[in-house]
Amino acid sequence: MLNNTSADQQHTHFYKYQGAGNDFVLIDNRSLSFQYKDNNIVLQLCDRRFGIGSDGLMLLQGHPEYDFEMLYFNADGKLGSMCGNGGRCIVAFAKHLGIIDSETNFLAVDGPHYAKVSAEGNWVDLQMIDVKDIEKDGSAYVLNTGSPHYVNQVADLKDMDVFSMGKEIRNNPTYKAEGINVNFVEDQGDHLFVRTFERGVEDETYACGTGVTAVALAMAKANEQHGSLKTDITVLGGKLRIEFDYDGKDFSNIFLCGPAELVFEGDVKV
Ligand SMILES: N[C@@H](CCC[C@H](N)C(=O)O)C(=O)O
Repeated sequence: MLNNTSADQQHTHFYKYQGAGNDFVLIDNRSLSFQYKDNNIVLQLCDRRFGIGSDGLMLLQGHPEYDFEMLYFNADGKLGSMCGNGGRCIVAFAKHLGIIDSETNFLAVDGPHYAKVSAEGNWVDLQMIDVKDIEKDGSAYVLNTGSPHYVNQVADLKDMDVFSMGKEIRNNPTYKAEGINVNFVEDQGDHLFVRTFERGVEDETYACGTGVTAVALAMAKANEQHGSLKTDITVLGGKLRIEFDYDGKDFSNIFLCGPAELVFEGDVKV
């Protein structure tokens, strides 16, 4: 039972998913029985010591024109912008619930998304929004892939203090009010190694889907690679792949591909 003294507490069934170590609590809310009153309940459910523990929480809601709607909350309990790994996990969840089979069109905060899911249900290719604008902040790239990202190329990433450096950039006067996700990338030849400090979690996470997408696009621009591109990315929690088209100006047909696994399920009184 969570620390909630209200008399109308009820059992809520939840599912815990992870995508390359970016982990989420998911609730099938087609019945609208989970009422979001304030950020406190989500904050408690995501708490790693006093709750289930996760980087975020998603509600799968019904929608008249799409297979379902994704409502995403960061671990701080606030409604978030797009979450790429969350998007992949909710697609696996929709297949688990029998709402979809091998393909889907669903609605998220940044608009409609198409996705393909493997027959086993544990690998999802999620189409992300097209990206036009990439700005520079000093040597870093700044872009929005559904969520805002700062991309910084570094050396010796394995030994970097990502928490302290990410926190400092996220809270500098340029970004403090809106916040930003801070990605550090090291080119390893045949793949990129990426670590991310996430806004809304206010900590380093094991993976960030919109983050690795931003990194792949920024590196293509930096290295002037054009055409149909594929970028393999290693993160702390596993491997992801970004596929996209780049004509030297705009990025389109962007897919975030990777694992999405059910870890456990249970009931919680909220
Ligand atoms: N983990 C995410 C990003 C979630 C949103 C982010 N924390 C923000 O507030 O911008 C992903 O996989 O994309």
